[in-house]
Parts: sequence; structure tokens; C-alpha cells
Amino acid sequence: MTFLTIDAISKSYGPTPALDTIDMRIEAGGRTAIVGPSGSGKTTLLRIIAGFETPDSGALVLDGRALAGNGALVPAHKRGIGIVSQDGALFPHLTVADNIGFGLAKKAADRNQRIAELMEMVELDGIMAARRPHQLSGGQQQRVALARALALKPRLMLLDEPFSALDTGLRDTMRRTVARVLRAAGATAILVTHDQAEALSFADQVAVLRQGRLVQFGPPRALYGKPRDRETATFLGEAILLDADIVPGRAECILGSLAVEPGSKTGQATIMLRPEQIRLTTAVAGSEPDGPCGRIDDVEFGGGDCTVLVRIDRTDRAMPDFLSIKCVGFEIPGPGDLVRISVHGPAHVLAD
Ligand SMILES: Nc1ncnc2c1ncn2[C@@H]1O[C@H](COP(=O)(O)OP(=O)(O)OP(=O)(O)O)[C@@H](O)[C@H]1O
Repeated sequence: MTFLTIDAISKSYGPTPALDTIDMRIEAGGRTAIVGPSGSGKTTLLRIIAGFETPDSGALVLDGRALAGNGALVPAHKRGIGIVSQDGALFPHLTVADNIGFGLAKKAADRNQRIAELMEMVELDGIMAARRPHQLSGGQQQRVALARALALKPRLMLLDEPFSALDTGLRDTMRRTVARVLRAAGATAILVTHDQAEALSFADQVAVLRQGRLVQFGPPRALYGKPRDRETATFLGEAILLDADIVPGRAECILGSLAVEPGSKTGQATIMLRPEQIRLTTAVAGSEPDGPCGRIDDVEFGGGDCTVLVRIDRTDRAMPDFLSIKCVGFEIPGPGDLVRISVHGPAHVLAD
């Protein structure tokens, strides 16, 4: 069931639109990530949903209630929306317990019990209740911010780059904790991030914004495997982009004749392969391998994740092609080795 409807929302601060006719439908209980490069409009969209900005046109409906547009404009504090920001925005003079209980009635009989439950939910040790924010680590501060937002039982939780100030290991742990806590609370969440890996792993729906426009919206797997254009393909992860001649069901390219998804457009086009679709196997010395092959030009060792540069000589061109391919550390051939290149799964034909 649609919980949040974003209907043709536009917003300009000057001649250039920050948001241009954005349409999105967000399901109840879902986790949506909004990604895009800097300046693409992510924060503006979040601020409009929160009620900190007014759209120039379009409408916003939350659970059947008009929040903005069509004559409505519900103020931020009456929207029932929780927000966790990048820095947590905790009250520095209040203890952890008072930060978490800030929105709860002071005299409520179960106030302390509720605070204790929320601390447990976000995995904060009870002994921290009396501490002040400056006595906590970055990750602990974000947990307090999350607990404070959850205390009000918001119908919608907005997460504005909440993990960006944390280092990599803690970021991953916090992302999993937050996803689990939101699921347990049954809250619908929208995460804004410029980190595509974070978006793909956190969300069940990802919206890609570029220059104020919604380029693509869908499940992470669909976007990663079938990006709409080159920019989205490379934004969402490592991509191998090749020129190809498409005939029904197949792409003729430098790697030979590859399968493409049924229904792909035909003619000259760019195809995309993800690095994990490609396997390199060392060819036996003296025997020319059948199928596409190349010579290892360079190997960048990265432990579990190595990058191999493969040189492919072409009879039809003076210059060779180079493909950069990710390999698992223990499988990598050495520089100068002849390798056979095999492709698993269909290539994706890009629309542009
Ligand atoms: N208050 C404002 N006044 C004028 N222009 C603004 C204002 N807020 C945002 N903009 C402009 O609107 C566009 C979108 O900005 P927004 O902050 O939404 O992007 P973003 O995707 O969140 O970027 P970042 O990842 O850098 O935070 C940008 O061109 C920005 O300069």
C-alpha cells in the first residue's frame, strides 16, 4: 500500500530547478534510499518531506493526509515525521536519558521504562544513561539520536546521511543496526546518502537523482543490474562499458557474441557488464584458447579484491583495448599471462 506519495514536486531557488517534477510512491514499512551526486537535490527533497521547505508545485500525501500542495501545508512539527541528521544534533547539556526522553511527557509514569527500552533497542548500555553527548563516541551519539527520534513513534523516519561521520567499520555496523531497529519498529524510512554502496545495501527501493531529476527508481538489484544510462551504471558500481552491435538476443562486441536480455533494443549501442560477470582463466601455453582472450598488462593487488588490466589486441584497429576487471586475490594471473575471458549472464544494453 502506498504510504507516501510524492506527486510532481518541483522546487527552484533561482533560475535552475533544484527539483524538477519528482514522482515517487513509497510503500508502508519500506526502506527507500535517495542517492545522487552533490547538488542533485537529495537534501532539498528530504527537507520538503520534513516540512522545512515548501515546494513550488506538486503535492505530498502521507498515509492519506495532504501535507503540502492542493492548498495544504502542514507544519513540520505536526507531520509525525522523525529525523536523524548527519551530526545527530543532540542537546549537549542534557544527559543521554534526557536526550532520548526529550519528546516524552516529563511526568509520564512509564517515562524511565520507555527510555530504558529505547536504549536497549539501539543497543546502548544502561550505564550510559547519565552521560552527556561529549562523553560518547560518534556511533553511540548516532544511536542516541535514533532512539530520540524513535521515542515519538514516527510514522516516517528521515535519515539524512546519518552514517557519514563514522569510519568504515562502524558505518557498516550502524547501518545494519538502524535497518534492524526500523524494521522492528515497523517504521517507514527514507535515507539520503551520496554513498551508493550504502544505498544498495540499506534499502529495498533506491531513487537516483541527477540535476534535480529522478533518473531511476526501483529495487537495488534491478538498478545495479539494469541501470538506465552510463552515468547511473558507473555511479552505482564498477561497470565495464563496451560498444556493441545488437541483434535480437545477442551483442557482437570485443568479447565476441554475448547474450543480452530479451527485448533489448537492436543496432549500435553500449552494453554494460558488471566485473563479477567476468572470469579470467589462464590459457595453456602454446595453445591458442578459443573464444575471447587477452594478455595481462598490469595487476593491482588489493587483497580480496584485485584489479587486473587486460590488453586485447584487435585486428581491425591499430590500438589495443584495455579492460579493467576485478578478481578475487587468490585467482589472479600474473602480468604477461595469456587469459581466456568468459562472461556469465546476459549483458545489459543501455538506453543512451
Ligand atoms: N537554500 C538554498 N538557496 C539556494 N540554492 C540552494 C539552496 N538549497 C539548495 N540549493 C541548490 O539546490 C541544488 C540542490 O541542492 P541539495 O542540497 O538538495 O543537493 P544534494 O544532492 O543534497 O547535495 P549534497 O550531496 O552536496 O548535500 C543545488 O544546486 C544547491 O546549490
